[in-house]
Amino acid sequence: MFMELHFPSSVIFAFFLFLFMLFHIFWRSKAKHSNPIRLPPGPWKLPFIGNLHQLTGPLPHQSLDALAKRYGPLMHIQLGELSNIVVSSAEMAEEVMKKHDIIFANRPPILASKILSYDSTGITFSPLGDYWRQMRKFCTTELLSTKRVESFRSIREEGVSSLITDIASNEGSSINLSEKIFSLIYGMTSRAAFGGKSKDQEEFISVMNEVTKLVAGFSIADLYPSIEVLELISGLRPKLEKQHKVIDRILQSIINEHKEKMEIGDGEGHENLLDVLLHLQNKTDLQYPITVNNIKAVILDIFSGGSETTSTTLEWAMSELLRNPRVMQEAQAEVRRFFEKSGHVDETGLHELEFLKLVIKETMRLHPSDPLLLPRQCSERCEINGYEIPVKTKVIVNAWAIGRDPKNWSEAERFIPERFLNSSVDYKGADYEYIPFGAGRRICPGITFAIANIELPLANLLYHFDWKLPNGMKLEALDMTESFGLSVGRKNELCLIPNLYHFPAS
Ligand code: HEM
Repeated sequence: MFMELHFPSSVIFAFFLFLFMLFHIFWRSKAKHSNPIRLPPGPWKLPFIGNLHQLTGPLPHQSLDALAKRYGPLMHIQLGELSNIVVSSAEMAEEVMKKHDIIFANRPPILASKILSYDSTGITFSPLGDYWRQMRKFCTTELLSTKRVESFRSIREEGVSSLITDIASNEGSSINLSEKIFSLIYGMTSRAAFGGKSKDQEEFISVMNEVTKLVAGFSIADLYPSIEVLELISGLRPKLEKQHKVIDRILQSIINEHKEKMEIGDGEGHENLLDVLLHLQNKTDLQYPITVNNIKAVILDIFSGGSETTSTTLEWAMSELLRNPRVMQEAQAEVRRFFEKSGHVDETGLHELEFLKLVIKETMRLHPSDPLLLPRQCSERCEINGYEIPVKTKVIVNAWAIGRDPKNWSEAERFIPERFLNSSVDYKGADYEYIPFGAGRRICPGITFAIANIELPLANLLYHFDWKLPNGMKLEALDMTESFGLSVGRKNELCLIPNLYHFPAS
């Protein structure tokens, strides 16, 4: 989770920075002489800001990759007050996420998660410890298990079917596919989380959209945690608090409604995630009792962790297919053969679509939606490759760079799904050259949920339509520029012309 920097523009702030800079130069030169440690190599650091100036470009994962090519796959950089190591090779990722996993399985504190996630009590940002273990276990066994994901099948089928009807009604004219994909994924996530549709849910989705924009970046306050006043003068704290109030009100209203239904026995059983969580709350043998706020934090994790990541992956898959007509043709041929044989365009037997799976894998190699994974923090001093990693060092794993490393991938920049054919390399955290979902204790618990939400829509988009670029645009002209945010999506939305495919008469 990297960031655009939100700098306040006031004169007071500039003055304040200057004073702090002087203090910092003095403090660092003292610290340097009194305690020399062998940090991994890295670029030269400026006083006060460290290497921030080297990351001000729009795509930090690419800037970090360029630096790592000069300084190596284990690199030290200073961002404001924070000492960071940047991991840019499969070998170093294995050191951090396997050999020393327990030491690096913490998350650094972040203002946004503290305020929005009820003092970081969701799963994503809660510190490594028994509370996180308990909540993570519920997440993997109750909320996001294969069985639970299967139970959401009708939600996916209904969502996809109305998407297809909607697109078909615009046949022949240019549609904003990005927008449609985002609303499909948000809609399906919302129904899985809360059950049927409601006004509250619509409001919740629109606020979550706002929040995503607000937290898409590092805040200056997180980079200088010792200067607490930055939270206020940067404006971030007040903005987050305002959003938090809105989210809390909506979630409370949804929870009240669910509780009322459960009391009168009108619940939908354990069909939606909120009901599952409310039932878990009643368990008597919990090491940590679950509060209503904990439930809200977990629901927020599911939205923030699962929606944009999934929709950007789907959006990139369509973009790459468009640019690679040979691959598009093969994927469409497989999907069409399959659906025509089975006679129904739903999830039955969808796992048999081997080529589609390769397409999704290859998309996530080139476009991991969290290119820098989520930040980790070192919880005790440790040594890697003869270098010392001090306690509290932040760890940035550049999954984007690793997935394009020519040492592991031939023709690394090209979209070639067949590279995964007859290969055991998978995204489940055992192959460190391919880690779009992370690895180790903190690996994404939502893999099954995500893949289900990608496969069915993608298969349907390929089955029902042939796609063209608008205004006679050539395929090579399709802009693939990335935009850094909570997830790395397309800078420009994907607009395409759908043409309905008709079943050949038998
Ligand atoms: C294509 C879709 C997705 C991608 C690429 C993705 C990627 C990731 C990554 C890279 C991490 C950090 C792993 C690490 O630190 O090693 C993560 C964590 C997480 N993801 Fe996902 N994710 C996706 C979908 C989902 C979905 C659908 C959900 C839930 C419905 C979800 C929930 C979470 C949670 C709760 C965590 C935090 C785990 C922890 O800290 O213990 N993700 N995800």
